[in-house]
Amino acid sequence: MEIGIIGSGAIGLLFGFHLSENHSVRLYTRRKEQAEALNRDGIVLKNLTGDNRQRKISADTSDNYQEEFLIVAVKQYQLKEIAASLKGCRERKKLLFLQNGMDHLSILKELSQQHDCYAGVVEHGARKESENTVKHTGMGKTNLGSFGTGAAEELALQLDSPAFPFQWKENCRVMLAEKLLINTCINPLTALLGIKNGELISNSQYNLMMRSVFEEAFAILKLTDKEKSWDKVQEICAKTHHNVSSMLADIQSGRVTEIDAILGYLIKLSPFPETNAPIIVFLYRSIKGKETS
Ligand SMILES: NC(=O)C1=CN([C@@H]2O[C@H](COP(=O)(O)OP(=O)(O)OC[C@H]3O[C@@H](n4cnc5c(N)ncnc54)[C@H](OP(=O)(O)O)[C@@H]3O)[C@@H](O)[C@H]2O)C=CC1
Ligand SMILES: CC(C)(CO)C(=O)C(=O)O
Repeated sequence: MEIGIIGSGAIGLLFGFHLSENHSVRLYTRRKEQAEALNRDGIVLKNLTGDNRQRKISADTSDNYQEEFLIVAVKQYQLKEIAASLKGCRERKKLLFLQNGMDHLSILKELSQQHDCYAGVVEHGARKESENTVKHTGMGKTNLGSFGTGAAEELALQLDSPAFPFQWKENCRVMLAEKLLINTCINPLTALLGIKNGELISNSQYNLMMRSVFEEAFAILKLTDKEKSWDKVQEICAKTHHNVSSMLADIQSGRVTEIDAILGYLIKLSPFPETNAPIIVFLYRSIKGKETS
């Protein structure tokens, strides 16, 4: 399959490396220097065992996306510009969006009138180390569902490989909401307290704080099986106990966070956030404040 990947950060490079094993992949970058580095040196993938692998790739700064299948791997707050270019495409495309959070669903809704839209939940961990180097910090799979009528099961099968698994999920909204619940519980608290994910379970006071956030978010998202969801949140904290969450990493590096995609979405969804979700509102303001201080 011919695949275009828009955005060559941690996730774009990780997907580019693995998918180019069985498919023809082009990376679309924002900056010319990055496209030049990728065309010259290929993608370097570092894995947890310390191995480095390099693969040739072609990269381009154009927004005239040629491929029928495009993976969108930019941050949620960078989507607007890309959505405008995608609206300008005359041919029908298959678009897979990999953003955390759920605030991008309004963009998917608009684009799905013109294209087949899919959403993915990435369980891998990845960190960009240079223009063409990515470190695979956590092995997982990518869950994929259709936002509309696209054939997600078929797409997941085409992309799936033993080294880089994809799994079809029938209910795209539930898939996204379950990941949103995890990011809601872990990311803002770790960023505010300056702690690694594991401390949210090893420190009993922080664990009680996380449970309070969980209660509010669970009620807003209207998910089923509360205790199973709580166990899942705790399991992710344990599995990623050494991780600096993406939100803490963003705050430490002075970058904008994805707080709007995560808590901002829940606040919009809640009819009376100040009274129904006061802790979520408090956390939202804390992270917004940290972003600007
Ligand atoms: N990293 C991870 O482990 C995980 C990430 N995710 C999700 O995946 C998404 C991407 O994350 P991640 O890869 O870490 O983010 P990065 O910030 O590393 O990458 C985003 C990339 O998009 C590029 N970009 C921005 N605007 C454009 C544009 N108009 N055209 C082309 N490229 C553009 C940026 O370019 P430039 O460098 O020039 O700014 C940057 O390289 C996020 O929503 C995140 O929540 C989900 C699970 C795990
Ligand atoms: C699951 C978790 C919390 C792992 O760190 C994550 O997705 C993130 O940091 O954004």
